Amino acid sequence: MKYNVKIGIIGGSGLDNPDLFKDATEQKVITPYGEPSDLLLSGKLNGIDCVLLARHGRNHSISPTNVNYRANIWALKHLGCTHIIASSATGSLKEEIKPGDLVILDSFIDLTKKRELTMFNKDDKVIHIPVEPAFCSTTRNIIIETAQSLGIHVHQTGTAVVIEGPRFSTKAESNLYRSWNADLVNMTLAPEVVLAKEAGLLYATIAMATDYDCWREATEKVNVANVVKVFQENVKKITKLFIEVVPKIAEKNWDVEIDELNNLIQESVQSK
Ligand SMILES: CSC[C@H]1O[C@H](OP(=O)(O)O)[C@H](O)[C@@H]1O
Ligand SMILES: Nc1ncnc2[nH]cnc12
Repeated sequence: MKYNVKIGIIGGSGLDNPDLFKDATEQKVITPYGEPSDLLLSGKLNGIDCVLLARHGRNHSISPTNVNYRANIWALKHLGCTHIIASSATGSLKEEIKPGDLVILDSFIDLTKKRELTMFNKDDKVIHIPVEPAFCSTTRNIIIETAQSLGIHVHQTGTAVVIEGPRFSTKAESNLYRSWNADLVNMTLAPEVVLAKEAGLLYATIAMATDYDCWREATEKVNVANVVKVFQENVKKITKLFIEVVPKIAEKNWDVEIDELNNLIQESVQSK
């Protein structure tokens, strides 16, 4: 049985312009926060309504700091999305998370410095949203089960440190994140995951480790070329996972999860 879901797909580095839909329609969406990163592409993926948005624009012209995360999330909500599944290229902070591996993130540490952190500072509402669990556990479980059924190895949990960028980290920084027992480092997860929650969207990220950042002596240090190369070598795997996860999500009735999220948002508003 198919329920009324629409899935927003935010394509990160390496998945900026994937040819996922057969008959796609492009739409420009203007939001109260300005313009999203690009036109939004609506179409069916494996029979399910989806909307695709390139996080950095389809030509990868927007830096992590300048991504209009609020406009992106607002636009996906406006087009009727119930879920977002995002991709992210990330640096591995652990030996056992190898370049090319996929990680279904379950937490993050936000070290960003220059970003709009809430959807709610446009009017007179103040909202303090509890973010834990940061990602939708049910969506994450479906992604994990789907990966297992396809024989795709995924790490079932992972904490990502989110840095401001656009520069990569120093060895001292990388080792500091390792000492925190973090698994991955990227530049875009925050505030995207939090804004999705504020917008009432069920959000999960499939992260791909593309490099060992710069802490591992025996390995080439991270640079754009090796990130792109490793992502392209593994792009079929992550694309396959997206294609197969989408109908699995549509098999479930999400009324309970959506109601819970909407209640959480209502309860989190301080000023009325
Ligand atoms: C191209 S290397 C750095 C860049 O890659 C990741 O992007 P995304 O999360 O959108 O896949 C990382 O966060 C940086 O923005
Ligand atoms: N090492 C790294 N640091 C930050 N963002 C990344 N994206 C891919 N690899 C990364």
